[in-house]
Amino acid sequence: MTFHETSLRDVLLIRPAIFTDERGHFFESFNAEVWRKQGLTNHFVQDNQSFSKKGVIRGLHFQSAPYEQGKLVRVIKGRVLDLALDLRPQSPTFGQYELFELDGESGNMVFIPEGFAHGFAALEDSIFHYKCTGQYNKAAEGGLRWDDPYLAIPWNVTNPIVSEKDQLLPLFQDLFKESLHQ
Ligand SMILES: Cc1cn([C@H]2C[C@H](O)[C@@H](COP(=O)(O)OP(=O)(O)O[C@H]3O[C@H](C)C(=O)[C@H](O)[C@H]3O)O2)c(=O)[nH]c1=O
Repeated sequence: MTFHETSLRDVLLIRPAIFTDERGHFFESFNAEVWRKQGLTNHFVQDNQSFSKKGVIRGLHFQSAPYEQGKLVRVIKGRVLDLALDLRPQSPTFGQYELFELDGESGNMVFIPEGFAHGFAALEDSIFHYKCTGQYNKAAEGGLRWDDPYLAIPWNVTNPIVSEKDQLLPLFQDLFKESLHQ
């Protein structure tokens, strides 16, 4: 697997080495020794999996300190538009996001460290899997609106299916007004 920097500080695009033969294909989706050799010391403590029908948008979610979660995200089957948004006021890419098209065929993954909001849109019916560096903590859950006009995220989804909970999330400028006016 190879690790690639992105437009966001500390967010990595990871491309697995895929071994294909007459039966199909195989790839390692995570290897602690490979990560250690890359200088990455993240420790994953929880794996999550969700299925989303085409048109579903989940997010933008994060857990507040001290329960932040880094996430190693990938698509097992299907295709999604995945988003990482930098919420670290001291980061040079604070307030910036990047979109990654992830699919089951390429096995491409994105590592999103603690301090980011995460969300995705299912471009097809999709099974989504992610490893987390922190445990789920409902009381620490936070989020931002998927359709925030300030962010103007080009989700490329008509008639999105969004949970009631996500429809009620705050806007970026309401949550980070102090950091934006520094
Ligand atoms: C996240 C989570 C949820 N749950 C329970 C709580 C609810 O009863 C049910 C569905 O939860 P929710 O609607 O928050 O699921 P998503 O909308 O997919 O949330 C996730 O979506 C975005 C894309 C993320 O990056 C986060 O990891 C996570 O917030 O699963 C658990 O039991 N453990 C968990 O770790």
